[in-house]
Amino acid sequence: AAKPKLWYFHGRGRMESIRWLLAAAGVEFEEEFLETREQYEKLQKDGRLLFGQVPLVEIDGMELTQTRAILSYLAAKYNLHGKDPKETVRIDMYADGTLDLMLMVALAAFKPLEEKEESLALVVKKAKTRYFPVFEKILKDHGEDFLVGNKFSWADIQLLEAILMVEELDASVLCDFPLLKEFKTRISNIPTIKKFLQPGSQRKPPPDNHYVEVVRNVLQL
Ligand SMILES: CCCCC[C@H]1O[C@@H](O)C[C@@H]1SC[C@H](NC(=O)CC[C@H](N)C(=O)O)C(=O)NCC(=O)O
Repeated sequence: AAKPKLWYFHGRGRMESIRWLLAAAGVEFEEEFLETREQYEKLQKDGRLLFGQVPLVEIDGMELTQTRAILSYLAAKYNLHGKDPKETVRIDMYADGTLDLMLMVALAAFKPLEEKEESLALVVKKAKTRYFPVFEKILKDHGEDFLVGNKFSWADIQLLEAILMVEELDASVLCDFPLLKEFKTRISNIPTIKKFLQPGSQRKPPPDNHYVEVVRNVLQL
């Protein structure tokens, strides 16, 4: 079967969680990087962007947009969603929480410098006071290796991605969360994830000024 093809900028943004899920599932994928306004306008003209937006993922003969919809489809397809609706809704809740946190980081890149620093400090504060305490408690109460049903799921992948992203902002952020520290080590050592964390993988670096300029230019923000 043809490999999934991802259409997005050469950066994290909203596509990074999709890259993580595919990589964790051991699925090879291709990428088309948007560098020019013309590329974006062609995708629009060709009717490939449902609401005129990227991420776009070509998979199974479909052209998928809307990040959450794509992630849900991939989680179900690669057996990384729950075994029943009650497990699936927990996975969705946990994943949505990490997506909210990570989107704050993605959007901060587009703010003026002083606002950006303030936004990123708020991300660390929210991680420490709102998000990480919740996941620490889940791991404590659940008493298992994974967040849901003691089976590796999409929620575990999202949480690891979010932990690493916040640690890039504050390396000591897990100092009060011993179970999250163990979780990070455990999930990082899953072979497919371990490979994705090695240099040379399709994992993207934190947003830099070049990325922001390209996105602004392509989207005419
Ligand atoms: C000021 C913030 C700019 C953010 C720009 C992009 O970088 C990412 O971090 C977020 C976005 S991604 C690019 C943006 N896509 C979305 O907003 C998708 C939203 C959708 N709900 C999803 O989840 O996929 C885009 O195509 N916009 C064109 C435009 O709506 O006309």
